[in-house]
Amino acid sequence: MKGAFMQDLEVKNLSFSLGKKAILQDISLSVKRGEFVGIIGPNGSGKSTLLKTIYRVLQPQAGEISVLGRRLQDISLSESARLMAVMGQFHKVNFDFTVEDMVMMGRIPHQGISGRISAQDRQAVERALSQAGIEKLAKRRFAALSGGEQQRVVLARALAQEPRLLLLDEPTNHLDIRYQMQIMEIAAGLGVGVLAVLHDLNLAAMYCQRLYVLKAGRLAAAGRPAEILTPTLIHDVYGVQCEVIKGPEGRPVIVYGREKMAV
Ligand SMILES: Nc1ncnc2c1ncn2[C@@H]1O[C@H](COP(=O)(O)OP(=O)(O)OP(=O)(O)O)[C@@H](O)[C@H]1O
Repeated sequence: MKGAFMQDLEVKNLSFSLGKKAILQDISLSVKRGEFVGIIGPNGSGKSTLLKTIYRVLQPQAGEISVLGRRLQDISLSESARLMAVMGQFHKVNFDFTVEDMVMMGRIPHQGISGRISAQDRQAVERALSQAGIEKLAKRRFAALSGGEQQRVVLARALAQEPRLLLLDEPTNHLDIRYQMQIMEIAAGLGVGVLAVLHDLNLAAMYCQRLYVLKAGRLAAAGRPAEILTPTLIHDVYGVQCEVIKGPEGRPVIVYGREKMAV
C-alpha cells in the first residue's frame, strides 16, 4: 500500500436509489484510524443500505468510497474482503455447519486458489473463538444454537477474517445486556476502525466516539454523542419524547417518556 492514510473509511457524496426511489442522498462520512463510529436512525432510514454500499453488495449511483486510503473501485472484491469484515443482521444457514466450520469461513478471503487450510488459518479461528468466548461451542451445530449464541459465532467469523475495518449491522440484536456489551467491547478493543449500525442510543453513546444520524436517507446530524444526542434531535428523528441526563464519564443517558406518545 502506497502512502500514509488518515481514514479507515471515507464516504463522499454517496447516493443510492432503487428505481426512482432515492434511498440514500448525498451521504458523506468518515471513520478515522481506529475510530469507533455509529450510525443511528429510525427503521427504514437507510442504515443497512449504506453499509451494503460500503461492503459492495450494492453499487451506489453516485459518490466515492475509500477504505484505508484506497478507492473501492481500484481494489478487487477479494482484496476488499480481506480488508473489511461484516457482521450482518440475519444469519439463516440452510446447511448443517459446525461452529468451527462457520468461523473458518472467515478465512476464505485469505486462502489461495487451492483453498487449503493453513496453520495460520487454524490459529486465527482459535483466536476468534476465544475472543468471542465460544470455544466450548466449537463442535456444536450452528443451526441448533440460540439466537445469541449464533450472533457470537457470526462475530467470531468476522474476527477470524482479521479485518482492517469492521462493519457491524445491529450486532447486538439477540443478545442479553452482558453479551451486548461484550460484543461492543471486543469490537472497541480490536484497534481497527469500526462502523456500527445501532438502534440502542444508550449503547451507541457508551461506545461510539462519533455518531452519524440518518433520517429518510439523508444525514440529519453528525458529531460526538454528547453533542448531538439532545431531546430535540431525538424527537425530530424518532418522534419520541425523552430526557437526556449526564451519565458516568459525562456521557449522555437517554431516558424515554411515555408522555405525548402517539401510536
Ligand atoms: N430491495 C429493496 N426494494 C425496495 N425497497 C428497499 C429495498 N431495500 C431497501 N429498501 C427500502 O430502502 C429504505 C431503507 O432501508 P434500510 O434497510 O437501509 O433501512 P434501515 O435504516 O437499515 O432500517 P431498519 O432499522 O428497519 O433495519 C426502506 O424504505 C426500505 O424499504
